[in-house]
Amino acid sequence: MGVSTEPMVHMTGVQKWFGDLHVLQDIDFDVAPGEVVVVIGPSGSGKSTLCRAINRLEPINEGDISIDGVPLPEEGKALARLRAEVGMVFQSFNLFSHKTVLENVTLGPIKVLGQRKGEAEQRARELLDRVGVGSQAGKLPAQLSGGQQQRVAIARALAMDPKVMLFDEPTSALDPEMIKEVLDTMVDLAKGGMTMVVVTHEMGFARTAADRVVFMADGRIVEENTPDEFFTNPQSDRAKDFLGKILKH
Ligand SMILES: Nc1ncnc2c1ncn2[C@@H]1O[C@H](COP(=O)(O)OP(=O)(O)OP(=O)(O)O)[C@@H](O)[C@H]1O
Repeated sequence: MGVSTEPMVHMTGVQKWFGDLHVLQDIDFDVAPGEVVVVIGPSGSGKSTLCRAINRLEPINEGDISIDGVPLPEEGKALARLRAEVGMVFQSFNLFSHKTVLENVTLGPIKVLGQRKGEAEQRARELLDRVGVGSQAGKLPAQLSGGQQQRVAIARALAMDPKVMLFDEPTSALDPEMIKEVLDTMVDLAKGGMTMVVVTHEMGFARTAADRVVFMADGRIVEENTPDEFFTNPQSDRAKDFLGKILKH
């Protein structure tokens, strides 16, 4: 973890309703530079909504959000600019199906960051190599396995030089044999010092790669702790109940 006192992600007093459903309740959530936070909890507890709210992909009703000390405006060009500093990886890859792997990775740097094509392609090839799919650069996404597509999605996010990476259930759509290759890529990123917020059901990743586990239930952060403490000594009944259920499987 870095020594800077300024959090990379700072959320305070965040409230979010879907109709009558209070999905984010009084959320105060900070992530330090270089910190890896894994968000876990029962289905419907608000984990994805929290993750998506960090860059206002999910609008919130109340509260403030800053990235690296800069408040995120609610809309407009300034929001788009700050949002580009937050990489996002989704369950469903979201690659452009008619573009090659290389084009998927260079598109943002060329269009948003104004990089020259040659420069963007060189960087994209480095990133694709880094996540282990360098040989797939000329293919279309559909020609790749799910695990490879997700690693392309990670390379695409990294190409924007993000300050923080958000992962919303990045392995949930993958066949079991492909989960490990994506998690290994994420572990490498974590070891490289990337600031990460990861919503996942992969408890092995939470135990081994997280600096902190945040447990949510009913739209609230119920408790948070180091993985060692959380998994061996959960404090709340909700967390005990949750761990009892998932660790049985
Ligand atoms: N667009 C939406 N409109 C209405 N309700 C929604 C919407 N998106 C999510 N919800 C509801 O908000 C609550 C929180 O959803 P969220 O997806 O954040 O939960 P989660 O903890 O990520 O669940 P899971 O582990 O099943 O993905 C759930 O009750 C869900 O049904």
